[in-house]
Amino acid sequence: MSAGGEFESLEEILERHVPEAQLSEVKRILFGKEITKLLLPEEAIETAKECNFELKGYGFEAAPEQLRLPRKIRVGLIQNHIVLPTYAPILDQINAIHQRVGQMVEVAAMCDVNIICLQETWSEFLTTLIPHLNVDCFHQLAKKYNMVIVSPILEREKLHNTIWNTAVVISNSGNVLGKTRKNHIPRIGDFNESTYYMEGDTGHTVFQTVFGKIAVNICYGRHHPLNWFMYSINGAEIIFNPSATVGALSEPMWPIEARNAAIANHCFTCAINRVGTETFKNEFTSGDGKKARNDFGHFYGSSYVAAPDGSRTPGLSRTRDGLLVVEMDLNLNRQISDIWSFKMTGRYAEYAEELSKAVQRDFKPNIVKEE
Ligand SMILES: NC(=O)NCCC(=O)O
Repeated sequence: MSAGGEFESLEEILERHVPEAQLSEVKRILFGKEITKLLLPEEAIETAKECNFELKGYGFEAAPEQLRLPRKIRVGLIQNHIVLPTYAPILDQINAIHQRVGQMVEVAAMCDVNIICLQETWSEFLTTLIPHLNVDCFHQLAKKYNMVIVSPILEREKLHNTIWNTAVVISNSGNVLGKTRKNHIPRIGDFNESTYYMEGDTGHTVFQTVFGKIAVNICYGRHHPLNWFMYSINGAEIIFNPSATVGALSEPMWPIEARNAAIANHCFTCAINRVGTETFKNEFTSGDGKKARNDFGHFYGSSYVAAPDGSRTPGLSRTRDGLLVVEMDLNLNRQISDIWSFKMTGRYAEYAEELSKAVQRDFKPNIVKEE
């Protein structure tokens, strides 16, 4: 248990309590085919220890093919606490969080990560105050380390002061490849985001990087299977899901949603969650009948990667900052598609026709009843 009374991870509990003889079968059924541990460089392991964050590495294998070369790449997922309290001066908060996440990106570079994704609005104040600061310092890192950086931020549009929850994709050249805006805005629990973010207008953009085609399905979008599906229809090979969500609300769904999306869409998915319990000076309620409180609940981390064959990595800690490094061969997507053929067998024209009727006001559900 951590000082805050939170336990470390489900996997750790299983490892500790399930008898050795049954553990591998329990893990196979719960987590899918066993995956390999990555040997990470000593320098990275030491630096992570010094900087007090968890560093884990895993690899998904694909079968060798006769007509295609392997397409092995490494992704990095970063989960982190806020560094200073929510009521510290904003510029101090910005500098502190930049320094922290910068350290973690450096370690990712030591581990040869090709594409890294940070958590949802990891740097939420930046563009409000200092336009493009966030992008500017990370584009230098992207270029220096030949790394694509997915950087989810709060974006303020200049003309009308519209605020969006956005992920900027910085190419390995250091240039901004584009951005995607959160397209489903939550109205649940304390996440009253519709009072400050606008629904995104960037559609289901997929970014062609030198390492593969990627998309970003921001947080609450993971509850919508069609959202994942549309990124996949546009060709995404890896879909990142940078999130910020708390235990009481969503933890039982967390291991299922991104993993199911990887299976259903023959792609890799990367679920990243914030970590820590954040407190505010003023008490608040969400009109939910609960007593006014100062904290938002526990952001439970547990970031993980899922593969199209339904296997998944263990999660990062529920309580600690962490970097998850995952090697994957993108050939696995087509290999699994060739076995299960979900894309080929989906009746999309039929769904599209029925759906176009279902969104009409005069829609009558197709139900047969006994007279
Ligand atoms: N950040 C965010 O969209 N949170 C909503 C809650 C959830 O989707 O689990």
